[in-house]
Amino acid sequence: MASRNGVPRGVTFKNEKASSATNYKASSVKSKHPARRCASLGPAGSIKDVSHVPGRVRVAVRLRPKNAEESVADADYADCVELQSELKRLKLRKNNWDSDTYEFDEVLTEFASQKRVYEVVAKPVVESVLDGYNGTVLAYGQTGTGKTFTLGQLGEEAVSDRGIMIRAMEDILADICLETDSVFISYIQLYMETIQDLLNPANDNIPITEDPRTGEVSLPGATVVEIRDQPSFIELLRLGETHRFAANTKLNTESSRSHAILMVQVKRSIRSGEPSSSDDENHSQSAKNCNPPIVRKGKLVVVDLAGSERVHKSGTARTSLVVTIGPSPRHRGETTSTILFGQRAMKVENMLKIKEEFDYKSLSKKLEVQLDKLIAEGERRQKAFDDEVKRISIESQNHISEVERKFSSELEKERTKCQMDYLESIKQLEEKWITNPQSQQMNGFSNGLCDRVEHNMPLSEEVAEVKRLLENEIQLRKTAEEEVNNLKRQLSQLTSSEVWSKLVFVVSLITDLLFCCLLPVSFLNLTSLKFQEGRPAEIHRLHQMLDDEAYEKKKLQDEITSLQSQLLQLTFEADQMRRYIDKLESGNGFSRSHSLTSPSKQPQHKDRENGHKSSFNSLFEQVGLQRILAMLESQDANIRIHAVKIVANLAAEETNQERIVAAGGLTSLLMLLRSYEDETVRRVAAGAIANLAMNEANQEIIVAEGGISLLAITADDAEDPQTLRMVAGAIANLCGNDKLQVKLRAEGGIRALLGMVRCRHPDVLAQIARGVANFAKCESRGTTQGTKTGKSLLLEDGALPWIVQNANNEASPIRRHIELALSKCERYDCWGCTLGAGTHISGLLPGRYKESCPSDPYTVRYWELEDGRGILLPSATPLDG
Ligand SMILES: Nc1ncnc2c1ncn2[C@@H]1O[C@H](COP(=O)(O)OP(=O)(O)OP(=O)(O)O)[C@@H](O)[C@H]1O
Repeated sequence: MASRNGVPRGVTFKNEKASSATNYKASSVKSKHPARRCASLGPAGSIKDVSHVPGRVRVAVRLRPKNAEESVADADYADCVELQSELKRLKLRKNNWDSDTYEFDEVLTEFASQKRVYEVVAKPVVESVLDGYNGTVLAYGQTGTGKTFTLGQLGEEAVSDRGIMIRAMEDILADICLETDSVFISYIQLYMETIQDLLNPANDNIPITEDPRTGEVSLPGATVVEIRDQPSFIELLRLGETHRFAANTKLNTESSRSHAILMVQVKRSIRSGEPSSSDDENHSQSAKNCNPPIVRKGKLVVVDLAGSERVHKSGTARTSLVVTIGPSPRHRGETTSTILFGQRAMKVENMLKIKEEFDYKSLSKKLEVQLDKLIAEGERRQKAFDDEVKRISIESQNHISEVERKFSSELEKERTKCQMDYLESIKQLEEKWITNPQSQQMNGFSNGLCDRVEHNMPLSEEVAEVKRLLENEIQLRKTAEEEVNNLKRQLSQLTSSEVWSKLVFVVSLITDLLFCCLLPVSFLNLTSLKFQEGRPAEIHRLHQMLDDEAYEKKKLQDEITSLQSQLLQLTFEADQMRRYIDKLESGNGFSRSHSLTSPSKQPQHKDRENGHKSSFNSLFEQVGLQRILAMLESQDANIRIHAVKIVANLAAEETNQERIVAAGGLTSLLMLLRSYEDETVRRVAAGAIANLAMNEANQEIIVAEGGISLLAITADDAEDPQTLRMVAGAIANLCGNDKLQVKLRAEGGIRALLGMVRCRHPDVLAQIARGVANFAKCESRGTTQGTKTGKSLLLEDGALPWIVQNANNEASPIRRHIELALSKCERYDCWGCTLGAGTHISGLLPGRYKESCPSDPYTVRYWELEDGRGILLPSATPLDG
C-alpha cells in the first residue's frame, strides 16, 4: 500500500509511543516545564508528545472547510479526502471505489479550532524554543487552503481566530521574564531567491549567511525589533502583512509563490544555581556558582512555505509541519501532491541541539560585584581583626598590669612580713640583752649609742637604741619621781629645822638628779635629729613614747627647778639669818661691807661662813648660772621670786658679778625692775643690781642699758624703805665711777638719789650719804687730776643743803659718809653758799683747815673740831684757827 510505503520505517504513527519513549530516554533533552509536557499529552490527542521525539518533523494535516464557491460547485461530488481524525488517518479517494490511506501525526478536520491547531502543531515547538532550542513551524499547502489562516490570522474580528504566530508570541511573553529575558522578531518574505524585509520594505535584498560549523542560517541584515508586549507584536504583524501585500502587488507576484517567514529570537538567562541542560549530574554546586551565567537562545521560525518543498533542510530546529488541504475533488491532484509532501516530511529527522552561550559580559559585571563585595568583606574582616587584636592587646595589657599590681602587692606584703619578723627577732634579742646585766651598763650604753649615731647605724640598731633610750628614760623618770617625793619631804623638814647637813645633802641630791635628767636629754635631741624621715611605725611609736617621756620629764624638771629655787632661797635666807645672828653676837650693828646682801666678813665667823658659802656656791656651780637666770623669766611667779633672790645673793659675791652680767642676768633684772609687778621682786631685783653695780665694769654696762633711768624711776615711785635702800645703794655704787659723773646727773641719778631722802629711813639715808660721798670723791679726784673743773655737779643738783643738814646725823653711817663727802669736796668753795656761818658739822675731823674759794663770796670754810665736830665758816671768816 502506498500509505504504508509513505510512512517512514519505525516512525509510523502506531509506533509513535514506543519510539517516543525510546527516544526520550536516549535524549539528553529534558523539559524544564513538566506542566507543558502534560498539556501536550492531553486527552484530546496530539502528535504524541513531540518532546519525546525531538528530531523528527511532526506533520499534521488540516482540512479547510468548503467555502461558498466549493459548496455550490462540488455539491454533487464527494470530497476528495476522508479524515479519520481519531485514527489520525486520511483517505484520499482515487475513485469512487478506491482510496489511499495516509497516517499523519495529527489529522485536523475542517472543524478543528485555531486553538487546537496551535496546541497540537506549534505549542510543543514553542516550549522547546523557551527551553533554548530552535523550532520551526511550517505551513504547506495549495493556495487558498488556509496556510495564512493557520499561521498568521490576526483574529481582529474574533480572538478565537488568532493563528499560530499570535498564540506563540502570547505564550512566549507569558513565560519569559522581561527584566532578564528578551524577545526579538524579524519578519521577511522569500520570493524566488530574494529576501525582503517586511518590517522595512526598503530593505529588500537581505543576504543569507550560514554557519559552516553548525549550518545555522541567519539574516544579519534583517530588521530586528524587540517585543515587550502582545499589541506591539500584532501591530508589527499587521505592518508586515501590509508590506507583503504591497510587495506582491508591486512585483506582480502571487502569494502562493512567496514565503513569509517570522523569526522570533528568545534570549533567556538561567538563574543562579539553576542547572542547565548541559550540567553534569555530579557537578558540584560550588563549581556551578563559579560558572558564568548562561543565556539560552531559542529561535522560533514560522514559515508559510507556499509550495516550497525544502523542508528537509530546516537546520537543528524542532519542526512541525502543517499541510493544508482543501476538500474539493477538483484539486485532487494538488491535494495528493500536498499529502505526499507531508508524508515525505515525516521522514525528515533533525538533530536537536540546545543553544546556550556563556554571558561573559554579565559574568564580568557579576564578578565585579562579587569582587567589590569580597573587598568590602575583606576590609570588614581586616577591621574586625584589627579591632580584635587591639582588644586582645588591651586586655593583655590590663591583665599584665593587674598581675604586676598583684605581684607588687604580694611583694609588699611579703616585705612587710619579713620586716615584722625581723623586728620581732630584734625585739627578742633585745629582751635577751635586757636580761643580761652586763649589757645595761650606762657608760657602755652611752658611748655605744654615740658611736652608732655618728656612724649611721642600721635601722634595726636604731630601733634597738631608741628602745634602750626609752627604757633608760623611763627608769630615770621613775627614779626622779621618787627622789622628788623624797625631796619634798625633806624640804618640809628643812623649813622647821636648821639641820644644815641635811640641807647640803638635799642640795647634793638634787644636783645629782638634775645631772642625770639633763644628760639623756642631749642624747634624745641628737637621736631625734638622726631619725627625721623614713622611720618605720615602730620607730615612730617609740619616738612618740620618747616625746611623752620628754614631756613628763619637762614637767618634772620644772618641778625640780621650783624646788631648787625654793631650796636656794632657803639657803639664802638661812645665810641672812646666820649673818644677823653673827652680827648680834659681835655687837656690831653695821657691816662694813658695801654689799647690801653679801654675807658678813666678820673674822670670828669666817670659817663657818666660808663653809656655808662653799655649799651655796657649790650648788650654784652644779645647777648652772644659765638655768638660774632662766628662772628670772619663768612663767611661774614663785619661781621668779626665788630666782631673783638667788641671783641677788649670788651677785653679792664679787666672783659672780661679772659672770652674771655676761650671762644676761643684768638684762633680766632690769626687765623685772621695769615691769614692776611685785614689791618683793622689785626690791630684790634692785638689790641684785646694786650688788652687780659694785663691779666697775658692770657699772658702765648698767648705765649703758638704761639702768640710771630705771633706778631713778624706781626711786621716785617706790615707797618701801628697803626698796629705796636697794635703789639708793645701786646709785651710790654708780656714783663711785669717775666715768659716770656726767650721765648720773644728766639721767637724773643724783636727783633721784637726793630725792629719796624723803623716806628718812636711816638705811636709805646711809645709802644716799654713801652715794654723795662716792660722787664727791670722784669729783675731787677729777679736780685734782685736772679732768674736772667748775662747780660740783653734786652741789648743782642741790646736795649741799642735805649734806649740811645731815652732817651731824646721829647715824654713824650717814655721818661718816657725809664727812667723807665733805673731805673730798674741800677744794670747792661753793659749798657755803647756802650754809650759815657757824654751822657745825658733827664728825668732822678736828683741826683741819679748809681753804675757801676765792672767787666765791660765799666761800665756806670749816674746821674739823677736836671733839669730832666741824664748823662751817663764812668765807669772810678768817681761817685762823
Ligand atoms: N480552516 C479554515 N476555516 C475557515 N476558513 C478557512 C480555513 N482555511 C482557510 N480558510 C479561508 O480560506 C481562504 C483562503 O485561505 P488562505 O488565504 O489562508 O489560503 P492560503 O493557503 O494562504 O492561500 P495563498 O497561498 O494564496 O495565500 C481565506 O478566506 C480563509 O479565510
